[in-house]
Parts: sequence; structure tokens; C-alpha cells
Amino acid sequence: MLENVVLITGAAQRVGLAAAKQLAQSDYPVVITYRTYKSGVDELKKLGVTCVQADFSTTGGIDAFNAWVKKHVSSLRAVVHNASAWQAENKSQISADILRKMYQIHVETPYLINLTLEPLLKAGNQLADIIHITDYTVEKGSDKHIAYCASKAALDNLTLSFAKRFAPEIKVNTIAPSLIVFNPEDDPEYREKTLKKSALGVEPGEQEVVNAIEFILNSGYMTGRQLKLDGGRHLI
Ligand SMILES: NC(=O)C1=CN([C@@H]2O[C@H](COP(=O)(O)OP(=O)(O)OC[C@H]3O[C@@H](n4cnc5c(N)ncnc54)[C@H](OP(=O)(O)O)[C@@H]3O)[C@@H](O)[C@H]2O)C=CC1
Ligand SMILES: Nc1nc2c(c(=O)[nH]1)N=C([C@H](O)[C@@H](O)CO)CN2
Repeated sequence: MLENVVLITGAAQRVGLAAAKQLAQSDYPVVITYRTYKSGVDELKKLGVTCVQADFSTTGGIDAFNAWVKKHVSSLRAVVHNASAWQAENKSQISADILRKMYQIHVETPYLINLTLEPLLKAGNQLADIIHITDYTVEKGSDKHIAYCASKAALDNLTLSFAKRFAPEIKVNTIAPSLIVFNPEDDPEYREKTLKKSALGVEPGEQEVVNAIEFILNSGYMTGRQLKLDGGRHLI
């Protein structure tokens, strides 16, 4: 059985991969989930990270993952809810499907994992952490990612409820980033426009979120709060 595990969802690439690598190299026992195989999975296995294939698109997929954790893990140090899909509304077709998909990954998945794995978070006899990764747009809305933003707002609200429910054994906090790292398909015009949205005007990279995760893990007195990593977007 694995003990004192840091669990990171959706960590085969980008932010989750960077966090898993750094925490594994800091001697935390790390378990990650991935939906689609990426080369990052092999990188993590070489660092001793346990990589579990999990698709949270259905309740059955979430339940199957929770069952795996309960079978193989005796205690959890932290759960980082990183898995996410950044999907915009279809301009030509109105459908509630996107709302259900965003809710599934950003709300139902953290909700069921937190409630199911609470005993393992309390089994370590040390202060444990749940971290929800949301988005800066929770505080202002988004005209192009309406369902995404609404689901991230719900995730931010879960932070308050779970922080109340799980204190004092478990801290529950939000990391709310704006631009962290562009996607390969982002064109120069989009990149230039996006960089101008913040006061600092930079693409910080994944390490910015990794640093925030480590800050929260090392804090003994923060719960039900947000760390906003947004380059001063609110100032523009
Ligand atoms: N990147 C940025 O600039 C910003 C990121 N954030 C937030 O930070 C976090 C990390 O961002 P980033 O690294 O870009 O994330 P990604 O967009 O790279 O997504 C991370 C992983 O989530 C997985 N995932 C998506 N849907 C599901 C599902 N239904 N079941 C299982 N896994 C799933 C994806 O798997 P698959 O590869 O199979 O699709 C993907 O590998 C996210 O929560 C994001 O919303 C917030 C603001 C800005
Ligand atoms: N799951 C994801 N969420 C978000 C991403 C991403 O790539 N995956 N990217 C962004 C943007 O960087 C945005 O913050 C700036 O354009 C937002 N969320």
C-alpha cells in the first residue's frame, strides 16, 4: 500500500506534469491520473511516480478511480484537482452538452473524489490538503467560455464548503490562474492580445503554479482561500 501520497489529476502534460515532477523529486510519493497517454507518463514513471489511467467523463470512471485509490493507498497527504478541459461554446450550435461536460470534469469529479477519499486524507495523522485549480475568469465571467467559467466558479465554491466540512484535519484552497502557459495552436495575434491583458504582460510558465502548490502544502494556517496567479489582470 502507498502512504502519504500526493495525488494530482490530469498530470501527463503541462502544469500537472511539472507539479508531479517537482513533488516526486522532493520525495513525496506521487500518484497521477492521465486520460490519454502522453510521453510525460513515461517521464514520471522513471521518477517513481504511479500513473493511473482514468477518464472522469462518466461517474463510473470517477468511481473506478476512487476504488483503485482505496485499494492501493493507505493515506493521502494531498489531492490536487488539476484535470480540466478548456472548451469554448460552439458559435453555430446551442447545446447543453458543453455545460454537462464542463460540470463533469470541474465539479462532479472533485466533489466525488473529495467525499470518497476524505478518510484517506485524515488517515495520515498530519494536516492534509485539497487544492482546486480554477481560473481568474471566475471573478469576471467569460463571453467565449461560458460553461467552462461557470463550472470553475462552482469549483471555487466547493473550496468554501469543503474547507468548512473538513477542518481542522484538511485544508482546502483554490489556485486561480490567468494565463500560465499558451497552447501550441495559439497564434501570434492571440498571444500578443493575451499578454496585454495583464499588468506584468508575461507568460509565466508551469512553475508559477508549482510554486503555489508548494506554498499551500507548507502552510499551516490557510484554508478556504484563493491564491490568484494573474500578473495583475485586475489592474488593466
Ligand atoms: N494553461 C493555462 O494557461 C491555464 C490553466 N488553468 C488551469 O490550470 C490547470 C492546468 O492547466 P493545463 O496544464 O493547461 O491543463 P490541460 O488543458 O493541459 O489539461 C490537463 C489534463 O486534464 C485532462 N482531462 C481533461 N478532461 C478530462 C477527463 N474528462 N478525464 C480525465 N482527464 C481529463 C486532459 O487529458 P487529455 O490529455 O486526455 O485531454 C489533460 O491532459 C487546469 O485546471 C486549467 O483549467 C487556468 C488558467 C490558465
Ligand atoms: N484546462 C485548461 N484550462 C485553461 C487553459 C488550458 O490550456 N487548459 N488555458 C487558459 C488560457 O491560458 C487563458 O487563461 C488565457 O488565454 C485558461 N484555462
